[in-house]
Amino acid sequence: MPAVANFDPNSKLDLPRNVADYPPNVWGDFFLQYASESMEPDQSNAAEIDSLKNEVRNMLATNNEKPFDKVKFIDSICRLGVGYHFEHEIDQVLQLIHKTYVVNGEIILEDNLHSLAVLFRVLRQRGLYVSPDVFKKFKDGQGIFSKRLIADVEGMLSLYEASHMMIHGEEILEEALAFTSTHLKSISTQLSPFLAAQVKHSLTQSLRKNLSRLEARRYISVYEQDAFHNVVLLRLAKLDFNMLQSLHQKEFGNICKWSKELGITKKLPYARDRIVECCFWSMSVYFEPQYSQARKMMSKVIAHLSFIDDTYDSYGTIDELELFTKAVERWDISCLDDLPNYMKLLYKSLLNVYEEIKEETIKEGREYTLSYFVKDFKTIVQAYMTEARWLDKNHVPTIEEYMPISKITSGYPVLSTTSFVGMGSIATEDIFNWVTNMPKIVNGAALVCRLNDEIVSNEFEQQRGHVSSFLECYMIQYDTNREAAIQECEKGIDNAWKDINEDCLRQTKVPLPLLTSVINLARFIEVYYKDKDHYTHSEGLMKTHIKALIVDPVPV
Ligand SMILES: CC(C)=CCC/C(C)=C/COP(=O)(O)OP(=O)(O)O
Repeated sequence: MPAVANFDPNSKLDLPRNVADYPPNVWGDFFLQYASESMEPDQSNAAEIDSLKNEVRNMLATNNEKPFDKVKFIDSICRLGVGYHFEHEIDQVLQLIHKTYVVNGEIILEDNLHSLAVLFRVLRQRGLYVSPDVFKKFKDGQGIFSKRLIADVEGMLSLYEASHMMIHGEEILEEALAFTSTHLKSISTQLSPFLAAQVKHSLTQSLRKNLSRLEARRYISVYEQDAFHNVVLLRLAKLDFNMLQSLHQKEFGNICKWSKELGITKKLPYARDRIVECCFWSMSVYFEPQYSQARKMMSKVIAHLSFIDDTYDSYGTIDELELFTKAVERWDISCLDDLPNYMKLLYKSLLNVYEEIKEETIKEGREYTLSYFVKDFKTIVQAYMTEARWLDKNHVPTIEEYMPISKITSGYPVLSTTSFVGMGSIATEDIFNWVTNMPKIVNGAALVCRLNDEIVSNEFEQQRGHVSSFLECYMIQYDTNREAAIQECEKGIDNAWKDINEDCLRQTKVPLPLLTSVINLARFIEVYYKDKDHYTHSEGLMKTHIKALIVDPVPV
């Protein structure tokens, strides 16, 4: 975009700038209509929601159901997006089922493949270990999954979803995934349109890797078509979805208003203007009402990371970037004088966001979170600088040099930490120590982000000058082709998910909601960096999803 290349009055006209031709923002001022001082969600159905919640709670508490029915009911509650109302009750039921029917990891109940696979997945999703050996009985004399299973579409689909909970060394789940994927794909043309649509959806987006709001929006209509659906639960899911949507609309509106008043996207025209998508990113990390404030902070942090990423990747010259890096290392408003005009704006706005976060954490008596946030922020900016120096020197790093830096610049270590800042007292100082030392789950999320991003954005980025990607480094280092490098990326992503799953099962000290935030960061990538980079190219899938979750209510 040469038109903006020299907009900065401080810059010398002959400076070569590496500007990307990013598509424009697709929302304009649309969300401003929702901006509101009051953050009360729509209360028109509040009384009915409360009464429905009580009914569901009572259903969860009754003991006259078979364990499998209970687990399936819990699975429906969670897939419909209302599990967050019953965390305590769900935990109690699942702990009891695990204690009673799982001995030394082995499920001692008997049932069909569908029931066992749902039980396996639901328990593992809660961090409760169950051995995959329960699926051995579905193999034939030759030790492979029996061909008879192919006719059992429901069972195959459940086994497919269960297999995504795999950790390292679980051969049987690898086989289950390969078997179910192959056969579900091949029989899908023979199924009813309704079932074929379920199969197609699962094959593209497994439950483990899907965002829970998207699943809720979709599953509400699937569940409705199930002749045996629970009417109370379905009504609760619909009303609750719309009630939450009204809160999310206000949040999006307020952040868009903040962004417009700040005017930064107008003043940094080289950067992607994606404020709505930033709100959506943070809403994907946590959607519950109690995290409204956390979402606000997180959206602003993501927006700044996006501006900074574009500054390092695209507009900034190497000398300017060195100045900005030093300023971030010092984290002090007095550094403003050292920066060119356009960077002053960015730096000042970053420190303002920090001040806002500081005010909130002081209110909560959780100032200890701040130093961890700042440390991680400095680390990512230093890593952006390393990449900028590599590009400046035309240095192609080895994979061993590239990976530690590019995991940091994925943004996921600092965003994991940022997500915890707003999560209240469950995120103790011990937990901040843990999360900022690259535990397996954060390392896994960073790899999922980095490697998926490499596969989808490589060509677009290489059209302009961009630091060498994993694909190039790998091809050069191992003297191989693009396909082999992509395969290596895909292997890395599969392993990263095993690490994520493993860390969730082994955790004793980190509460599930915190782990879920990190998993949700990885899930966002699985949805929006799948076939292409939908954050940068936000007019297709991303826009459709934002519309479905934030704009259009569920018909009731
Ligand atoms: C997760 C974060 C930090 C979100 C902010 C937006 C952002 C930088 C997205 C990645 O862009 P990219 O595809 O250009 O990434 P990179 O430059 O690292 O390849």
